Amino acid sequence: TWSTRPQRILRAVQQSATRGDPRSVVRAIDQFCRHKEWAMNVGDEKGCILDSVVSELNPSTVLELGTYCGYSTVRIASLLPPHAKLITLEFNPDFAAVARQVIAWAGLQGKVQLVEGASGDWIPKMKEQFGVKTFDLVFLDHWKDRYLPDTKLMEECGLLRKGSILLADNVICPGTPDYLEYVRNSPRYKSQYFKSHLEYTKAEDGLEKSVFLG
Ligand SMILES: O=C(NCCCCc1cc2ccncc2s1)c1cc(-c2ccc(F)cc2)cc(O)c1O
Ligand SMILES: [Mg+2]
Repeated sequence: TWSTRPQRILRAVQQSATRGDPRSVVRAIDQFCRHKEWAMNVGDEKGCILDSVVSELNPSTVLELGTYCGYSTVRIASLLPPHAKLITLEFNPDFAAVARQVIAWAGLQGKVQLVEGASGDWIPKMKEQFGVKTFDLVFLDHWKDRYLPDTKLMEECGLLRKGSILLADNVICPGTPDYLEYVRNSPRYKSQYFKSHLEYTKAEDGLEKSVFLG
């Protein structure tokens, strides 16, 4: 059977990256997606912005919405302090199967809980299922029309605290206009745009960092 793009990404990791070395996993995926096949990882340029937000915040609890092949999962998890936890949600079982193996190749499976399913179903169950009180950081990188409803859902479920950070990918391309309007105009958020480019291209894109004010 023909392989899928996520399976080809996994093969590139297994052939080019060193087991237990997250940076070599990130590099292998970037090389493959820049020179062989484009794929919707956050990429190296926006990835550096993601790294700086994570490093500055030093979060204990992180939620990632949209795992895909685990590229940003590996970037985030490799920067977390020893007892910190990253929960990542993926809707597509084929993506999830590849991501588990990419995360394991990086040696980060102990820090990451990959959950298969839809954000709208899982967000209300976070507290009871995973003993989460609030998230220090949420990385939004899933369906672009779910960013706003899921942010409101996280507010309603009490998953955000004063100082929680939302970091959203793709706010320009493909774009999340309703989400941007909300976090930029709501008195409950302090928002900041980090201009960058769509992964592996010259098209504009960026990350929106929004602090929940409580
Ligand atoms: O769709 C994108 N990403 C979401 C995939 C949807 C996977 C989901 C995960 C999940 C978990 C929980 N509940 C529900 C869901 S749905 C995406 C698309 C582009 C792009 C940009 C220009 C193009 F020409 C073509 C694609 C770039 C990106 O960086 C992306 O992130
Ligand atoms: Mg994205």
